[in-house]
Amino acid sequence: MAIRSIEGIRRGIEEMTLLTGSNIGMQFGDRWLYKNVDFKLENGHVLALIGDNGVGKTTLLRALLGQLPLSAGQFDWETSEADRAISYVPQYRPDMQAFPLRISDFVALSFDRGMRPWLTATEKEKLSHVLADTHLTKLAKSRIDTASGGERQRAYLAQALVQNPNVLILDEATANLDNVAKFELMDVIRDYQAHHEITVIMVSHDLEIIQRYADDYLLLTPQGSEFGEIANLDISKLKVGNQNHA
Ligand SMILES: Nc1ncnc2c1ncn2[C@@H]1O[C@H](COP(=O)(O)OP(=O)(O)OP(=O)(O)O)[C@@H](O)[C@H]1O
Repeated sequence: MAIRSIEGIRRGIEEMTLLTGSNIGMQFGDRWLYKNVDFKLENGHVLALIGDNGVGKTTLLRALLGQLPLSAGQFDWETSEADRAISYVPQYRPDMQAFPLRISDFVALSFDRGMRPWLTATEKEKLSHVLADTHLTKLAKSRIDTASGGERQRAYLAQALVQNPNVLILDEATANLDNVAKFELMDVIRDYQAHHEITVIMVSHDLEIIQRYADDYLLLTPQGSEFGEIANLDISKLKVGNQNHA
């Protein structure tokens, strides 16, 4: 069991290690991306997954989501698969295809509605809360394809949040955003965490974002991995910087 953090006490979040990764290794052909990776994902924390381009961060996320088998080691979740809800926020790309949809309709796409075209009362209430949480209420009727990068990225975040996740994965979610937009996105997530029991895994190359928002880090390198509290991160080991995208 982890020591409950000050933040955790303040939020009243249950002290628990949600996921333990032990001796994780990933190999393609005879090339090992990494070996002997050990880490813990603490409930309610933000874990920064860091390392140089191509070291295997996305691959580790894919393994964690069950999309790729591990070559070595194992993941042990504290919760059963049925109790686990993982949502994903992709990287914003200026050239990303945007649909001619209102922001509220875009966010509502992520409800599991099957063929039902309308929203239930519960879904409408959830949508309204999440639009407020992501600062999109006033923009709800405007079109996503005319939204700014920051607004669009908050709409992707809103799509993830309406699914009531207990784990949120941010895959370079602040890359390509300007400073105002990237801090607004991260502040929205931090504020959301203050009221919801949600754990975050964040892949980022942005040192300022990592140091400001993460509790723990997992640094991947081909020579080995390092896991610890963010306060103990030796930034001289990183090639990351305060850039929007590496
Ligand atoms: N299915 C696969 N078969 C073979 N090689 C793969 C496969 N999937 C990923 N790789 C290789 O694994 C390496 C790590 O890729 P990955 O996308 O995980 O890196 P990353 O750390 O997320 O990089 P970036 O920071 O640039 O996004 C790359 O060299 C990639 O080509």
